[in-house]
Amino acid sequence: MTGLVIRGSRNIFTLRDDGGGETECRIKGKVLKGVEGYYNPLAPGDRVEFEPDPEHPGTGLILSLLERRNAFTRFNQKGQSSQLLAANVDVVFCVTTPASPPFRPRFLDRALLQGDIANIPPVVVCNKYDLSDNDPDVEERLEDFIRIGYRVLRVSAHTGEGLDEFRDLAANRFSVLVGQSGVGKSSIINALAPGMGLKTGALTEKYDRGSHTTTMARLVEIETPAGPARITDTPGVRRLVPDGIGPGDLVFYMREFAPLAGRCSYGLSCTHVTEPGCKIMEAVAAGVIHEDRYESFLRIREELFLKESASEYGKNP
Ligand SMILES: Nc1nc2c(ncn2[C@@H]2O[C@H](COP(=O)(O)OP(=O)(O)OP(=O)(O)O)[C@@H](O)[C@H]2O)c(=O)[nH]1
Ligand SMILES: [Zn+2]
Repeated sequence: MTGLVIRGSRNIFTLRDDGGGETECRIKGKVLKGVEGYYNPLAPGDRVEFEPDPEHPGTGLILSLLERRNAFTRFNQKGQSSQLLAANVDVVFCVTTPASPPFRPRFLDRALLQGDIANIPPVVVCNKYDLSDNDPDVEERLEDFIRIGYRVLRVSAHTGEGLDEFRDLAANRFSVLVGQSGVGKSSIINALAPGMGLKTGALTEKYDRGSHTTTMARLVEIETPAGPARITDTPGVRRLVPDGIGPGDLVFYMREFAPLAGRCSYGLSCTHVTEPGCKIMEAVAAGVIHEDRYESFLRIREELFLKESASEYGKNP
């Protein structure tokens, strides 16, 4: 039998089969081939093969992972490994707010980057837009995200503004919502669901903040006029440490930086901080790269350097 992972911790997963039934499963033999090294072996969106567990009637055993097209991950610092948030994703909704909690463009920089690293189109969702008051600082950054090639949705789970556009993007796709705690990820799903024959009860029960909360993403299916939207809601993350690239790769994954990579006088060895003839610094001065994005770039690169040296230290203690 095959099933779709709709939620899971590090070792117990809920699968939905083609008939719509749900089965709680463990991994047969404890280790799943092909996913070694991840903090958690499976995430919502994964498809697996499973069989009934003869020892625990009503539950199942996962035998293998069907090919995973892509994965939205983050670097789990505690586990020093890649943590899967969702698999087989078509679009990443990077959720932020103009206020309450405060606008966090640096979080967006990181979430957008991770989408681009995983080759999953990321979209900015500015929720609670009813609270925006056309804040010029927020508008300036939202417009800059548009300028460098991202789609930006201004929505409100409370007033319904922008939700049609969101629904259209989510229909017939697998998507994932990422954002800091309290930006309204669950509220967006709840706002889309009423009257559509959807179970949303599970969404109002808040995630357990205890031990395994970080892996408790869950996939919900919402009927829309255009077709079903399969959306994975993830628990709020405080920080996103980019996963899957080293410090030297960063310049290739930030959209407006990438065309300048290698074009500085010092080529790829340029640190873009002090060197004459640095195309990145010239672009910042010319307003082609926003100062805040440059600041994000420097911080993320520093973090990636630290991560790299930590992992080298780990290999040769
Ligand atoms: N004014 C306003 N408040 C909103 C909106 N969307 C959500 N909220 C409120 O923001 C608070 C947090 O919303 P949640 O949906 O729980 O946020 P979340 O991102 O799922 O939070 P975590 O589950 O902790 O990651 C709730 O009190 C919501 O009522 C909105 O569009 N406008
Ligand atoms: Zn440079």
